[in-house]
Amino acid sequence: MRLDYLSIFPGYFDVLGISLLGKAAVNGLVDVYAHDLRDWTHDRHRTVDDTPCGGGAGMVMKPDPWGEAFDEIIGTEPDPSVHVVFPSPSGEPFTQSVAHDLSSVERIVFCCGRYEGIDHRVIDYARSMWTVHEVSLGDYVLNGGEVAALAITEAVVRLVPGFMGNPQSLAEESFSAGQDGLLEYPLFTRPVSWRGLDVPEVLMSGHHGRIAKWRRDESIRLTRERRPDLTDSDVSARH
Ligand SMILES: CN1CCCC[C@@H]1Cn1ccc2ccc(-c3n[nH]c(N)c3C#N)cc21
Repeated sequence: MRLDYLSIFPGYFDVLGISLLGKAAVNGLVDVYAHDLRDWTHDRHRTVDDTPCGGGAGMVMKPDPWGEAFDEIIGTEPDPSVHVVFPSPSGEPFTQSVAHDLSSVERIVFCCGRYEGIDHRVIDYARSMWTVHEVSLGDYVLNGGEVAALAITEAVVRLVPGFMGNPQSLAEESFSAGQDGLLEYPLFTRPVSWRGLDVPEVLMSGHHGRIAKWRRDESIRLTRERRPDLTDSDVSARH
């Protein structure tokens, strides 16, 4: 998998050389390339923004640098196998399902906007050439797309076959398929007693059936308390 990042702050992506992602890069599972959008400007100030047409506050990212960067980094021929991700507060929700879909893609280009956002023609042009995903991390406002691109990267790459040491751990996570859209149950490890707080006895019983039931019940309880939006009528009936 090749990952490209276009940003006026490419240093954000230095972190991708650390921890598991660094290991994936070493193992050849993932190739990471960060690009400074200003490298495709031609004025002394390396300008990437301008005032919004129609007025309004703030500045908008000019289309020209993006187009020239696309030409050099991706190419000038349409190729639907290239997936271009635009993090945006007005994007579709980024979910585990989207992460799963992207984990089987060979090439992803992240376009990280700043200011008020990117001239919309950049997104329209990208849609005419590649497979585009305009996605939002959640209902809060960030200052740009870089942090979202990092979060999306981690969510996607950890699903790439061969990346995680124990793929079984993926199967048991919240939001993964087969968990019925339930939140993960509470986790415990040794010591059994810590500052007057004990591990639930059932988890020390060695009775796998009871442990499985306790965990399911806890997942249902937590999901109903914290994320009623995740429990549809069928799921509630089944629980
Ligand atoms: C603050 N400033 C004026 C208001 C509109 C946003 C803008 C900043 N900004 C520019 C590019 C850009 C991309 C993503 C996001 C973003 N915010 N929240 C999310 N869940 C995001 C995603 N994914 C914010 C961005």
